[in-house]
Amino acid sequence: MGAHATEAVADAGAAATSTAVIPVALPSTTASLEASKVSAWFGQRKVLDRVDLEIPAGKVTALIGPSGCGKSTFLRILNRMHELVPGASLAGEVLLDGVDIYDPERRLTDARKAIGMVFQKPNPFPAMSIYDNVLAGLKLTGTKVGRTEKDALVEESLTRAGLWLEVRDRLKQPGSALSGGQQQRLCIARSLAVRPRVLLMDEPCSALDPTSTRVVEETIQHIASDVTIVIVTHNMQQAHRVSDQCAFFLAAHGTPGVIVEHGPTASIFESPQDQRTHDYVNGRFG
Ligand SMILES: Nc1ncnc2c1ncn2[C@@H]1O[C@H](COP(=O)(O)OP(=O)(O)OP(=O)(O)O)[C@@H](O)[C@H]1O
Repeated sequence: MGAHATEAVADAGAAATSTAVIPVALPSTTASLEASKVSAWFGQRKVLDRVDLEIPAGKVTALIGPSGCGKSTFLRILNRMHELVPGASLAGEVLLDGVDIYDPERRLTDARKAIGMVFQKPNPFPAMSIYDNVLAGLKLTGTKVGRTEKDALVEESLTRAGLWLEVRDRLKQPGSALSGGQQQRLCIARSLAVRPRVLLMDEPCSALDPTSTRVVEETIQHIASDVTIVIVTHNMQQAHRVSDQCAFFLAAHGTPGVIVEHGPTASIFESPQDQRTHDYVNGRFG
């Protein structure tokens, strides 16, 4: 499977205009994640060392820290994408509502369906219609949906992603006809169509302008009650605005990344326990 398709499986798109996000009542499917003693290597090089983190259901957890400390690697381990990288390996456990996603009895696609991913750069299929883009993750994860349910699912997913009102009259237009921010919300809709229990977001706003960023942040806050969110961000204001808890990663002097401190977002920003956390969130390094 090509990289684009792989990302789309893990994905389950924003506009400068908009953007009433209509709340959609869904049965709660949100789940907790628990990483225990997670280590990671690229070849011989260890990049994460025994990371423990509890990610509560229905909350937004932000992973923060300087470049290269292992945040994206940790994120990819949470939905079994790290193992796709040639030469990459890992140790430890990741429990989804108490069940190990790396249990050999469990299928890879089950973890990918339950734990979706949105990437830094919006990656809709450019020639595919907006409608088909929303449904693309279903095909790739082998999920069957009837014709009538498809229309409802497209509307539900685009509504949850805060995009429905902007695109409902042009669903047959290609994904590439949207602005960068709208494309990112289309990717969020594509992830949500698979009804994931957790959504991983790797710097989802770094390619967006400030207005589109705010719209995506609003979307994150609206969907967080029915899908657990883990977001990697370099933007401290964003971490402060959108997250309930933060984990601060650091890889000092070429050593593997560790979590220095984690806790409620207000504590991490206002009363961190570790001087390095204090210095990082106040922009003294990184
Ligand atoms: N495919 C890869 N092959 C080899 N080394 C890699 C690969 N991907 C990442 N690394 C290395 O692993 C370490 C952790 O990288 P990672 O991307 O997880 O950090 P990060 O904290 O997400 O960084 P950034 O904030 O810059 O995205 C870095 O030293 C990086 O160079």
